[in-house]
Amino acid sequence: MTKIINVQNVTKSYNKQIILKQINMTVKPGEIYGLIGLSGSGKSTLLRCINGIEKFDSGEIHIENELISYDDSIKSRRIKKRIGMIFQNFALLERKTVFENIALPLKCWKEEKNKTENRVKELMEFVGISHIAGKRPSQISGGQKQRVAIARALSLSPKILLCDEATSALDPNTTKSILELLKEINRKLNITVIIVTHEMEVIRSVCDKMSIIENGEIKISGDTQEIFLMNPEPLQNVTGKKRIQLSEDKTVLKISFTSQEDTAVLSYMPQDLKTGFSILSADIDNYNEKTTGNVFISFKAENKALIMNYLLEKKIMFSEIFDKEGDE
Ligand SMILES: Nc1ncnc2c1ncn2[C@@H]1O[C@H](COP(=O)(O)OP(=O)(O)OP(=O)(O)O)[C@@H](O)[C@H]1O
Repeated sequence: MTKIINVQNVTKSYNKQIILKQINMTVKPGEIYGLIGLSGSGKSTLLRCINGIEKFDSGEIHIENELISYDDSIKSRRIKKRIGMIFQNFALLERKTVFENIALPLKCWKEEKNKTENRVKELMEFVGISHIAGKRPSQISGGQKQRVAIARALSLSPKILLCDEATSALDPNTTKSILELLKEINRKLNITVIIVTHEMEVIRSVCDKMSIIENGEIKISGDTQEIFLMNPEPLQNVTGKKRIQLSEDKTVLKISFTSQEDTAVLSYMPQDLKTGFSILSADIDNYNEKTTGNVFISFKAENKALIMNYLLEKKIMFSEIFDKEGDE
């Protein structure tokens, strides 16, 4: 199976307003896939369509090669069972304990009491919340609440986990720990993860592939690292980083690094060439544990050949640009 989720030409409107326009999106098994877009762009609506809880006007969605539908037939429930979902507001029941919240889906599916108990214990241990089994949601932290929600979403052993702004209500450190947990779920349990967010760093740090959605349309899809390196217009629209003009007697290069060693070349260059340059902006990051990023440098146009030859010789990726990406 090459696609675990296959969204084909999905269009959806609310009250005659088109919310999703001809959406095409495919996710391979085992991927962590990011869907990013500004508020109101249609991310949550698309997730709900994939989850089978929202009807759409036209198009098709296949989960593991099976067409999803909205009836309550056994087949449709079976497909939906393969998908777990977590939300920004955790959606836990206050009158139930942590243990009972996690057990809910198993109860709905009429799982035996013994099996339910074992499964809940196993999940609580996996997500690190065994010590709060008897507490109610109001007695635990935001990060712990999301762990409860994750355990509940995993209770029926889904193949796919949909995360709708799952870290948006959390502080940066808690966000990091929840993202680590999602990675672990992906690797250890072989669950395909879709992350919907408006937070760039979430996508950059964990997603292999991504799509950018703008006003209900997918503007670009592909490898996360490549998209961030290219910084295409749809990404600029989300990040707010726009292009600005530069003076004509200067040459500007966008130097793309794909390893830590690459970055050292820039520091030796002025000494080796006996010529200087200015750094206009630098954006070095750890994408999925790899050091990558772009540095924009500017120098006198007369040194162009010298500097370009040097970078070629050192096998550093670069491109000449005529306007620069930066904060407006
Ligand atoms: N039940 C509904 N009835 C009418 N309009 C809706 C409904 N749900 C969503 N919309 C509209 O659809 C558009 C897309 O909403 P959606 O929640 O999918 O966007 P989003 O990208 O997830 O935004 P956010 O990040 O703010 O949650 C918005 O204009 C929203 O007002």
